[in-house]
Amino acid sequence: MRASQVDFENAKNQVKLLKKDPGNEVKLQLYALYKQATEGPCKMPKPGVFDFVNKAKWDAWTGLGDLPQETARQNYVDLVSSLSSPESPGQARPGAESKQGAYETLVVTSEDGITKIMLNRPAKKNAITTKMYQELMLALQAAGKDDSALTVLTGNGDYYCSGNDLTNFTDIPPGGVEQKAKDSAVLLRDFVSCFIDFPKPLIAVVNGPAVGISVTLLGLFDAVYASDRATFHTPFSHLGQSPEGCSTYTFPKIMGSAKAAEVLIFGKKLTAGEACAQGLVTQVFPDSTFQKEVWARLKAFAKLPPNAMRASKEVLRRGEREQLHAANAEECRVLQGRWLSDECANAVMAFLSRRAKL
Ligand SMILES: CCCCCCCCCCC/C=C/C(=O)SCCNC(=O)CCNC(=O)[C@H](O)C(C)(C)COP(=O)(O)OP(=O)(O)OC[C@H]1O[C@@H](n2cnc3c(N)ncnc32)[C@H](O)[C@@H]1OP(=O)(O)O
Repeated sequence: MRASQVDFENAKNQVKLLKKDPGNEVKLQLYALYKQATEGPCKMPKPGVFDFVNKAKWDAWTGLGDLPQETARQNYVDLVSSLSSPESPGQARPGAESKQGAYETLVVTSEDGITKIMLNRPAKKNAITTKMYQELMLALQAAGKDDSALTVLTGNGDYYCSGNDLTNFTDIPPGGVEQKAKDSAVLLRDFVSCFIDFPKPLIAVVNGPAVGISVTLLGLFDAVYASDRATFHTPFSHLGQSPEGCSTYTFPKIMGSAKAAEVLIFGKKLTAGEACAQGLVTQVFPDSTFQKEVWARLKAFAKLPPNAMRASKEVLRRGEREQLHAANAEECRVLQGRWLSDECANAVMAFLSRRAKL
């Protein structure tokens, strides 16, 4: 999964040959990844507010933060590969199969027996929109059935994921906020169920900070590899909300009830080292060698007999699946009420009006 300079040059040429215009958002991501790969983090002065085009480019590039140049090069190659249409198979990087170029919020690629699902809203720290929840469910369903031995979830840019996109709260349907809360609880329950029922080894490659639901879900993964730049933050009480992702079941089991309470009730942010010591993370790697070391390891895992790995996962998880579904249902029921509370409305408004951050 490591792109060479040749892959990068090929991808650069492929972009010029794309038959379909990928749209402005994708073009900005291509621009940002290209600049990051070739020049490193953005050091340009911020353009003026009326310089719309350069401001959009600057936002996209700075949104990648300190993403290592090698990772930016890989993400650029993956993104171009995902854009290559089936009518032009010659454009795809040899060996890398783009599963679904149609995703708006994800880049999904399969190579070396590994399907990689990459959250792809780096300028928004990979916050999960309603569209992204839906696309993730589709991508997981497809990955569960494809030929790959392993499935990996990771993030593009300097964040793994900043959790639920808080603008999800602003899109209120004609049925009002109660209807929105009800629909969101159904969406969330279905979303988390995809992780509970995922049939093959699922690995999180946590490339940077993780917030909210992207942290709680980690208890449902089979391995969690983290950069030493990653942090793990679940500020549910700060947001007037309550935990999800089956964390009310998995976290006490993983780290004990006292540590789980500190994280899930009081929102204690864990460093990668602390998360590893508490059992939420499998292993931490220095950021400078993170991608290289993790992908080498995953490639080796992917050569193991896939049916044996699936069978082992099934035996490990079968006994608790019922409890996990029950925890998921109860968490969604409680959250539905929380979303209608003043505490939640005030916290979301404070973020959206730029008065508060975590
Ligand atoms: C009525 C019911 C509706 C319910 C719908 C819910 C559906 C399912 C819910 C599932 C439950 C999940 C819960 C959670 O995940 S809780 C955690 C939510 N996440 C947060 O609270 C994080 C908020 N973000 C931040 O605090 C900061 O952005 C952060 C610390 C992550 C990064 O700070 P930094 O200074 O480095 O970067 P910026 O803030 O400038 O971020 C860059 C741009 O990205 C936007 N952004 C980042 N995170 C989010 C987010 N979670 N939601 C929306 N937007 C986000 C940020 O606003 C910047 O955008 P602009 O460049 O446009 O300003």
